[in-house]
Amino acid sequence: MAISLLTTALLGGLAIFVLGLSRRTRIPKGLRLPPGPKPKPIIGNLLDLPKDHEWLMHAKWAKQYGELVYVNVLGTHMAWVNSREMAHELFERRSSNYSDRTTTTMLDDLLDLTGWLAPFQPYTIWCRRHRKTMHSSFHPKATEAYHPITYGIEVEAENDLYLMNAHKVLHAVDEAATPGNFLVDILPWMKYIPVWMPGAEFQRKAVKWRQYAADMLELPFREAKRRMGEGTPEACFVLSRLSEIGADATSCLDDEVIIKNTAASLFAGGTDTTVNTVRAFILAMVLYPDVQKKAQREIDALLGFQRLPDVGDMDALPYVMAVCKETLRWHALLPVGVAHMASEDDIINGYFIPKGTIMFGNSWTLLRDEADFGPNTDRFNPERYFIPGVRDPGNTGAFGFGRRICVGRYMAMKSVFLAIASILQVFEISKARDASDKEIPVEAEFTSGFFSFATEFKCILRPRSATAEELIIHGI
Ligand code: HEM
Repeated sequence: MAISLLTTALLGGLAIFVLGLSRRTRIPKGLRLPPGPKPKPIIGNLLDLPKDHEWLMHAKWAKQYGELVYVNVLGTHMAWVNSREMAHELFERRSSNYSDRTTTTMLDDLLDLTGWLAPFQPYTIWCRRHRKTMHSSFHPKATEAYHPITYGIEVEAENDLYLMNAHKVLHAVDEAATPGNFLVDILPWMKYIPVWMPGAEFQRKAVKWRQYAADMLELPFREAKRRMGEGTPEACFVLSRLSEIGADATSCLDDEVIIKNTAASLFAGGTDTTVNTVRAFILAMVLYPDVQKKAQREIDALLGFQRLPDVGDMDALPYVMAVCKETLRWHALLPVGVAHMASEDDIINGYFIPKGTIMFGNSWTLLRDEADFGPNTDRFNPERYFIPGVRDPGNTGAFGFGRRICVGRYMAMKSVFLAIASILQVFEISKARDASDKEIPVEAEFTSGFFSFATEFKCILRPRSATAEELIIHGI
């Protein structure tokens, strides 16, 4: 009975939805939509969307159709921006029109994330106030003076409650933000289906995930404030921002809410991104042992095993910096970034971009462009950064684009450098061996979805010497 109710509801909704689709987008005379795979009636390009390894299909489309590719999925306009020049034109020069975000029923109505989680906020004054607050602690000068930490709470070596919870939220976001994962995003009325209804698994997931998100937003902030109240806070983002509004007679009531939201956004934005960048680096070192040796020679010459590297060593370790850049470039952690959205109709090179088009900056493809990064961009090759004119991946899509570019990028580069340089200094990374002492082969494989990180692989991290071992024990 209950299932048939759900089925009837689904079919009814689908019929209304299909009727809605039959209203076609009005394209102004003399213009056309950008090129792309041929759509089918009603469903459009639904079946053309890749199910996995999306970046390969997006790169193929870029080759076939050019710098702007358009698809229509069940009435939703989507476009992929495939060249640096086009990305600059749309996301930078026309940023007033391309800084908004699209949302899904899952992210917005069911998980309640888009009001506070910065990467998903629509581009309103509320969002700009959040970006301003984050920028004040994460711009290059601020990260020079101190290394901003969010809550000033020491992370537990194992099973850290806050980190584990943030990880769960990011996992939920990964699933919820991947287009096509939930039918409720296509048929929004399904959000009214009750949680207990058989078949309403998405509702049960949403209840669980909303709780994780609420815990991530509230718990560490409450703890940081408690420490402030007790007079034992560590210098951190929350402390400095709260002290600032405390001393400012013109501060508004919702300033504290913005600090809470931005702290959680920074925490969410900074955890899995940095960890998975380091994971890709370890994979690269297993596959490219010569790069590892060369980087270690550079660190040995500067530091030996005297002390662990710090950010002051970045300029003196150009090859290690090149390894960091190459890690960002080799496989973009967010292959099409976080989608932007066109706020109004627009025209570019005779193509019509309808209001509401979801705009993907195709970072993965941009970061493989041989015109910008030299030959053999499939290879992990830090030497390319010593060729004059080769670009910095950080300014070419690895951290996104325009007014929504990653707020934590300067801090991220420092954290990635510290992790990579320290690991290289003290560990030898190599392939693992099986019972008969044969090397276990490793492939460069990456997960599909919103975040794309190295899939599980086996390797060995061995201290490079007894002194290295000492440094590891006393360095952490
Ligand atoms: C290697 C590590 C990182 C990578 C690859 C990365 C990448 C990105 C990308 C691609 C975006 C979307 C930009 C766009 O919409 O065009 C983004 C947004 C964002 N990142 Fe990062 N990120 C990293 C580290 C961090 C860190 C360490 C923080 C915080 C300390 C952070 C905080 C944020 C925030 C708050 C946003 C949302 C900005 C907005 O929507 O206005 N990220 N990041």
